[in-house]
Amino acid sequence: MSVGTLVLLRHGESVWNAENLFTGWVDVPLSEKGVAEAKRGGELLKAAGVLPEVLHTSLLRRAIMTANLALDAADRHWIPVKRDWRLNERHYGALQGKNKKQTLEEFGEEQFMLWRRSYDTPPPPIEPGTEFSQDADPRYADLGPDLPLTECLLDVVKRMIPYWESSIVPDLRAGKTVLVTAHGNSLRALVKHLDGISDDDIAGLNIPTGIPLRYDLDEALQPLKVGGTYLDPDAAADAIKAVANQGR
Ligand SMILES: O=C(O)[C@@H](CO)OP(=O)(O)O
Repeated sequence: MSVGTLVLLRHGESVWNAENLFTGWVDVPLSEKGVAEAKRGGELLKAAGVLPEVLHTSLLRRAIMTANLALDAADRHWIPVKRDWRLNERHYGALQGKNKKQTLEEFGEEQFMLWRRSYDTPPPPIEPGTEFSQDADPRYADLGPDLPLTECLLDVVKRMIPYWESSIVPDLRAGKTVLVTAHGNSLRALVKHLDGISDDDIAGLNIPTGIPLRYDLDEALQPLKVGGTYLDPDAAADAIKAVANQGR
């Protein structure tokens, strides 16, 4: 049985991306630039003839809005949608709301990169009841003890892969073109899994905002091309460098 096409789309630039703030689970909107990126992402899908038949998104508005705008631009606004917290951005713990440049200056390059890109070192946990915590957020009311107070990328892999297996894989196995609209670090976790990237090498992988990344998968759900294909490779290369240099 053939499997379908997977398209990964990181949300367009958010207002906190623009201000260089650690975001995580804080539910900030798209910036004007992010809105334009999302629409262009949809135009790229349409031009390439990659037409999603089902959408999976996180519970955060920057991913939801990106999907709406992109699908509208591709005339696919009507497809079925599944949303799940397991596609949310990595919870950034006590760093949520903090400026990346100031954090780099305060804690130094090594600690900054450990928090930002190491595989298994989470930032300090967020204190429940504080401005940028999610403990009172009704959308996570059913999570109970699963509600994270901080996460490293390994934690994201552990909570995201069960959703991949239970919800996304069946859509692919049904031969569908599947759009997953999510976040820098939740998509890094998925790409790590798909491409078999090592725990060390994943530190060097960054995902740009708003540019669809297409994966064609074989029957074992292995990518036919490692790393997939960005629908605008030149723009992706520039944007990847910019994400890597955040904080500087
Ligand atoms: O702030 C965040 O939540 C993420 C994504 O924007 O940042 P980083 O790329 O530094 O992990």
